[in-house]
Amino acid sequence: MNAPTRRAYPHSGGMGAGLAVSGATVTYRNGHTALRDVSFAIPRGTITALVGVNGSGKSTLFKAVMGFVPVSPGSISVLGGSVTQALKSNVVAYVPQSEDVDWNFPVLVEDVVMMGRYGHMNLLRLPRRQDREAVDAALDRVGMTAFRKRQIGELSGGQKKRVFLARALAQDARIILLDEPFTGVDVTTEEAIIALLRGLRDEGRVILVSTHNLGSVPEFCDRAVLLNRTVLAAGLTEDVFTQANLEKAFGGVLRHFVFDASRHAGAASVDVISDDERPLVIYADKASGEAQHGSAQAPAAGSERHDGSAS
Ligand SMILES: Nc1ncnc2c1ncn2[C@@H]1O[C@H](COP(=O)(O)OP(=O)(O)OP(=O)(O)O)[C@@H](O)[C@H]1O
Repeated sequence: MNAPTRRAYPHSGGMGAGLAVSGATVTYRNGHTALRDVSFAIPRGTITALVGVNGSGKSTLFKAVMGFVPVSPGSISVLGGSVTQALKSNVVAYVPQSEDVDWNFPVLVEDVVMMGRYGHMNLLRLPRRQDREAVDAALDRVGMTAFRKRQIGELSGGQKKRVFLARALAQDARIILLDEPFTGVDVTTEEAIIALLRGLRDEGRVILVSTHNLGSVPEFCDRAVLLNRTVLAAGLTEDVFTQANLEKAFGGVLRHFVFDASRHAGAASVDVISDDERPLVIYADKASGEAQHGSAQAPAAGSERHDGSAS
């Protein structure tokens, strides 16, 4: 695959400088403060989950990172530089929620992906050879080459997500924000997207994913940020994804079941915590007593006797 050429980002900071949000407050024009005093930092080469109830401010945070809404007071640093510099250098890409896209808009798959190149083109937006190569490479990487001449609205939900991911790849973004990438996609597509994200992470990019699929988070996210207008917890997934933190983030919305796993080799008890269709499973290791995370595919879920305790 030919890597697309890009301008060097002038404010690359140290190797670890990814995304740093410091005391960020966002107030909309109608006076509603959607985020207050939000602080967290994520290094390059990581996948981070952004988790919180509906209305907790996840999309607002994405908008702030993209420079679409102002932060005041507080600041956001992207690869060691400002949001404005990041905007100019095209280093941030956004993969939208499906509901936010007008699928009736008549545009071909390859045109959507070419939009990722706009920031690299001059005002006339005439694609050059490197732009076409970047689009080809991006479509190839997400396995959508065969669909390039299709109208975007004709694709399945999972295919549409892959096209928008290809747009981010064509842009060669260093920071990729994904809004609910797994909603309405089947498990096979979800796994394909996760494999792709892992590859992008290993290239040193910063991946920030908002998701309600709690069970998937420990599977593929190195870090997590729990949000409810402000940061409730942030850090390594295993430190953040504790029952206490998740209950703080979701309150009564979260369904929590405790299974008696005494017949399950190696596990002392199994907690299933669910916000969505893909529950999080926490099972304690019998020998060490340490909590282990898994998804709904973990062996214990559903196969053990439910002791009836739910919180
Ligand atoms: N343009 C806007 N003007 C005023 N308030 C807004 C605007 N956009 C969002 N809000 C409000 O800000 C809060 C946070 O919304 P946001 O969309 O960031 O939440 P979210 O966590 O992404 O939610 P969801 O999980 O439902 O996508 C909500 O109370 C919402 O009503």
